[in-house]
Amino acid sequence: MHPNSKTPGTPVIILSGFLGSGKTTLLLKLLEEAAKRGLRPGVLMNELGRLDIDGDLVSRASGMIFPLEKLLDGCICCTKKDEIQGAIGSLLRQSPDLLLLELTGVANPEEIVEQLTEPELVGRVYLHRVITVIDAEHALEYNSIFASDKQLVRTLRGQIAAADDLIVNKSDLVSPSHRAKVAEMARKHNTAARMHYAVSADVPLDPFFSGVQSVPGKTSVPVKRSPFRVIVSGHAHSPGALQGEPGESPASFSRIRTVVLPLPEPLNFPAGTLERFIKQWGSSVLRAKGYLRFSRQEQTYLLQFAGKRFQWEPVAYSGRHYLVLIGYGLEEKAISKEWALLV
Ligand SMILES: Nc1nc2c(ncn2[C@@H]2O[C@H](COP(=O)(O)OP(=O)(O)OP(=O)(O)O)[C@@H](O)[C@H]2O)c(=O)[nH]1
Repeated sequence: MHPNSKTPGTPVIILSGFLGSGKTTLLLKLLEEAAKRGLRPGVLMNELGRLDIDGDLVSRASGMIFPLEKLLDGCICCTKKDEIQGAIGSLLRQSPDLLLLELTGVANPEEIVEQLTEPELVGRVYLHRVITVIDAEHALEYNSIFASDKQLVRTLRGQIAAADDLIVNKSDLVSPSHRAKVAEMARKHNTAARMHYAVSADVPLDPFFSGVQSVPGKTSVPVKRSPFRVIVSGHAHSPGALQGEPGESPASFSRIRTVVLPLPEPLNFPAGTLERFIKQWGSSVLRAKGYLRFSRQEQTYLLQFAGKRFQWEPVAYSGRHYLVLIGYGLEEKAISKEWALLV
């Protein structure tokens, strides 16, 4: 995985890991560290669904200028090649010192690595690092929940196997013995990666920047947020592609689905009702994110539901309000119907 130091091109760091494991949390830390080092990264984010929550988060939280491309509604490995190459090409035209690619939670990094070696990109970029973030609280449970879904199991394993660095994140939520079991599971699939234990993806960042240098002749310390470009992929996984048999061509999605729920503004029920609504679908909902406002409140909240935990954060956000559920075998129709009754 490591480049030869003489390899030309822009270094690429891939951030991988299952839904809600802490990839965006790590991305924000890498952006801060890059700024401290006077480096200007280009960022490509890929999200499931047509809504761009993590992108908003990153632009807002980092408050920096950097080239940012977002590919929505799909998984980067399955998004049309020309879109990926177009997005990376557009980032490269802005002469970044490095590229940070955050994959969706259900992407297999190997597939994007293949894209980097396509004729359009080979020689212009090189793979510097694959970092996989593991949710220490749920990784073992996911392995058993998804045991019958070979593609998803392959994806989870692929994420671990492809990593140069494995971050066992959310260590605050598990006992040391549980954490050790997670590390043991990860080691079975990857004996070579550096293993880090972390809370909020807080790991020493020095090694990730080793050998990454500023492109000469460019002054670029980021200060304020930049305009960015969002690409919504026209590609969707067909049901057939989701049910492929082992050995079939790449399909990292498996039965993972997204449901976008329309939000009246503001919501006329309390946060607890919304939490109960999400919980009623049990373990089929793996992740939920949204920007919401409740009646009689001016404040907009960012809702994050990951690993069965809710986190509400008041945010200064004036964009569209929305809620996305991401899950495994989601009953999309039933959810939409119940939601319509509630709102
Ligand atoms: N308790 C705890 N929460 C964490 C930790 N790291 C991240 N989180 C929270 O977990 C949630 C998901 O974190 P993200 O960084 O958005 O995860 P992600 O992998 O980018 O999520 P997706 O893009 O949906 O796949 C957020 O609410 C984070 O604040 C951690 O170490 N401990």
